[in-house]
Amino acid sequence: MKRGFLKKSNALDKTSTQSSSVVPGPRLFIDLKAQSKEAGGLQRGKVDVDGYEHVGQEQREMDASFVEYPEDVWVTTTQPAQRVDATLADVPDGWAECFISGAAKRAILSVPGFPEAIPRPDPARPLPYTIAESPGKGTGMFAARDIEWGELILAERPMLVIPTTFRAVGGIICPPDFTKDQVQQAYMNAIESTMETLVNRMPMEYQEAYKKLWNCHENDGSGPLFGIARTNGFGIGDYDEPTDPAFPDTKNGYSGTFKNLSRINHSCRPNVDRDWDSPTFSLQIRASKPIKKGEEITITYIGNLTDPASARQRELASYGFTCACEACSNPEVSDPRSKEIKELLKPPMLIFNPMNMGWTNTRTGKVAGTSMRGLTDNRKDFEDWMSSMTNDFGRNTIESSIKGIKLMEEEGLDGTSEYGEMLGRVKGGCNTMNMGSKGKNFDQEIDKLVKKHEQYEKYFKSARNASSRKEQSKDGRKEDLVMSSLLTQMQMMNVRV
Ligand SMILES: C[S@@+](CC[C@H](N)C(=O)[O-])C[C@H]1O[C@@H](n2cnc3c(N)ncnc32)[C@H](O)[C@@H]1O
Repeated sequence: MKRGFLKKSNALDKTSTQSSSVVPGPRLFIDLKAQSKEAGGLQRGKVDVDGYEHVGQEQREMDASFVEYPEDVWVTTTQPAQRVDATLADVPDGWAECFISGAAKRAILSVPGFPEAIPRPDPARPLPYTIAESPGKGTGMFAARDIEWGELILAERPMLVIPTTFRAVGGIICPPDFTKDQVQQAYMNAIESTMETLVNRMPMEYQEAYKKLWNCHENDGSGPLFGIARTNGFGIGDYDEPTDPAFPDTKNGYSGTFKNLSRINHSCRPNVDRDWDSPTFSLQIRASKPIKKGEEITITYIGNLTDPASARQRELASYGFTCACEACSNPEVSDPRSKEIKELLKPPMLIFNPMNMGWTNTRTGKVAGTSMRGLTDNRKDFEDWMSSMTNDFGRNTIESSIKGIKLMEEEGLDGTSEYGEMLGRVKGGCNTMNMGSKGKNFDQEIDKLVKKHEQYEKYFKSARNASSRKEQSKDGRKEDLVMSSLLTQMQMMNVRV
């Protein structure tokens, strides 16, 4: 298979430079979420844009290993880099055509071990998933056999990686009388031309698979290739760009489109969780609930699953379907329970309250332990007081987390990362109580949850990306942090310790 611009043993990258300072015209930025909603959602249709010019595009070919790019350079690159004659038969892990900043390419290539081989499900067992028709939803992914909690179902490299806030290459010069819709449409056309470059670089098998993916953006001005990326992209970690000061609320990350993973349909009560693994350059999904053979494998497309059904439906509108999951079908039962879970998910914190000289638990509003009023300078007095306070706070954290865990299980939210967080709080509560008086024995129910949390961490926090690295280093210091924050608060209050 020919991949035009490649030479020697390494791929050459096609580098596109753009600079808004030399290219006049509006900013190369389009807020896609707003575009879907503002311009009449998915039904806007294509807008006539006769008379705009797409200028300032300058392309250079670079070596695949080159990373010393100046700022403002966008790179069209194959990652991991492949030989000119590579085929998917030779490289079954596959590769991605990426449109990324020079900084993101540097970040990808600087990951230790990159590119590692992607992990595969246990070869001794049948493949855990199959792709088949899902009534009313198009195609979907299904369990081909029973799948255990935590089991790796699939790790897959994307076929395509593009920025979530897409920039067109070069500048767009629009006639002064262009409406906002026309300016947006001109951007969309320029983006589609970048998409064509990317898709044409893919091996034929990927090109065909890509073009067969679902497109729910056929009528909002997106070109066909960009519409597919908008429908099927999953956020991938580690390579986020700095926030543009002009758009402080917009996260500039990257999104990947996948041959198989992009077939997974949404549920507000999902049974898989996903994580990006940087050394293998793959997205991994694991069963976050036990899944029975034949059951549909579902993932969440949105963030706040404890929001009311109506809010979730609004978030999902840009995907062009109405969710009919159990929670969306029974909002009268699900919404109040979700609201209670949302409250319980707020992190418990102790804040000093000078009115009663006590530490107030921010979530319960209760004073934790006895108040400091009447404490003498006696060290023993202080230690007793400290022990009673940490015990109370720890116990309260454990009790409210167990309540949250039970509610999440009843509500079907036990397949989410928030469930893992709640399990972690039980462990955190035990640690806090142990700070008060060492070597406490906890009852079996608590021990079981602490063990479940350990399993959870092993299954769902094993991916190696920036956020899990941050979590891991934070975890080791969690106890110290609670203690030092208490001590700092006390010192600030002039308490002698
Ligand atoms: C990423 S694709 C998922 C795979 C897709 N069903 C297919 O046929 O390739 C997203 C699209 O799938 C459909 N979809 C996903 N979840 C759905 C659900 N819960 N109910 C109905 N349609 C759904 C919508 O059309 C959505 O735009």
